[in-house]
Amino acid sequence: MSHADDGWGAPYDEQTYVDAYDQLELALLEPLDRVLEKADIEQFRPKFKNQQDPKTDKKQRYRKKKNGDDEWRDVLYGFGTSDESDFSDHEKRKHYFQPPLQVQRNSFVKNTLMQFKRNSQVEISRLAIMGCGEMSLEKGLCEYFGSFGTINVISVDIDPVSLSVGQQLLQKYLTQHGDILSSETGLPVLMRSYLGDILEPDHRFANVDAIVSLEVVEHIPLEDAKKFVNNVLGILLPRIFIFSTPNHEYNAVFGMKPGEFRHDDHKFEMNRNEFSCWLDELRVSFPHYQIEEPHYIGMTNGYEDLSGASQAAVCRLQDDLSSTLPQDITPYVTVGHVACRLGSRLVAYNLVRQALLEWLDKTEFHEAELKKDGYSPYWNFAISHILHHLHAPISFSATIDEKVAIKYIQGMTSHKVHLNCVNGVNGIAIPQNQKKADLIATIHRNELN
Ligand SMILES: C[S@@+](CC[C@H](N)C(=O)[O-])C[C@H]1O[C@@H](n2cnc3c(N)ncnc32)[C@H](O)[C@@H]1O
Ligand SMILES: [Mg+2]
Repeated sequence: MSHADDGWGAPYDEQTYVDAYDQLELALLEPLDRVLEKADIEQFRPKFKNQQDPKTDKKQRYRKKKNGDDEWRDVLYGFGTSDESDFSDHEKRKHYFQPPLQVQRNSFVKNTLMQFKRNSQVEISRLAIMGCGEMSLEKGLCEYFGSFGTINVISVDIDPVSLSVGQQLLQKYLTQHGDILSSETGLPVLMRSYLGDILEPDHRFANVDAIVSLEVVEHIPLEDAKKFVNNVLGILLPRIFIFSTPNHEYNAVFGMKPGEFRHDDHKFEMNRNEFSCWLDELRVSFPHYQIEEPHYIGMTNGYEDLSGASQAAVCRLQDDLSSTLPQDITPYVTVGHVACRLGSRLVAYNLVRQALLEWLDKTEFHEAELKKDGYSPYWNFAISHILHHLHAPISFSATIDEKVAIKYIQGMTSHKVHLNCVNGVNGIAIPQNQKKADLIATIHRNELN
């Protein structure tokens, strides 16, 4: 495997890619511990106070359709979703935040991980998301997995309904963005989800490169929230841990009374000083972590003195410590897995190119086989004969569509070869006057890097 020096995604060779693809297919065949009851993603789930059913809130619905915010976000971030579940109540008042707060939090994580990868020069190959909810962060990070060097994403939540919704939204996102993702550089990523209580450490979440937990701790009683963070920093030992929680002081911006929590489900909310003191405590208890000053996310004009709507901690492991959590401690159950197929397009293109060159080398063009039903004589070959020369496991080659392969061939031969489908058989036409050596030279000249 070759590595790019700047850390912006490694240009993987075909073999590395197809091997990874093969392993991924095997992993996807593993049975799940439990299959979740499929939640209705159309159904509104009022988890928190102040949430109004958008089906009955015409003004809100209008804003949702018309708000340029959504489109702007989709273009800029490729978040491509206007799923209700991406916004909890205060964030629905999204005119406060541009882009929406959840998008800003996801971006904060993306930037922090990108910087961490660049500075440490080590790939974030395993990423864990704890209290993943409806998997907004997973969707938001997909297109950067190649830059991070990620190959495994594991997510856990205690709520089966959120997980089921998250799985469906993630699958929808991966399908809708399949084209873009397949053009990104990177290895395919296995994304697994688990049902479990994050208060219990699970060996599969130990020694990962990064753990992220956004807006989760405040949903657990403070004592337990501290236990969770202590477990991460003392037992799971990720190389980087990022967690966030609301800045209670910021509730004033939403017109809330002092002491009133942002969500009904919150067990506590911290003001800036309290959060900062918690980080001080953590620095004392876990000296092997370097813990930055709090980061604030989500600013609103006119409220700069309140810093930001969310406060986040970034903790980096300083020593070369490894978790000693025994392998058989696996309380979480697997409930889903899905693949983010990064990089498949370039690999497919290169495999088709190799197959075409090999086929050209082995194939004789006989005068007797010339077709003479057009303007000028030509040879017709079924694409399947060429794809027979693909050097890739069936799991990968099966994903290469014949018509797409012909498009690639037209491109790499500077359109000296034409599409020719006869009686439903996808094929190519090579004009008689087209010299084989010239064709091979053109393919070499057009090599994509
Ligand atoms: C406000 S949501 C945040 C979801 C997600 N992190 C995000 O940023 O969109 C909080 C999530 O934490 C989950 N949660 C709360 N307590 C948990 C626990 N003990 N173990 C696992 N997940 C928990 C909830 O089910 C919920 O999905
Ligand atoms: Mg919350």
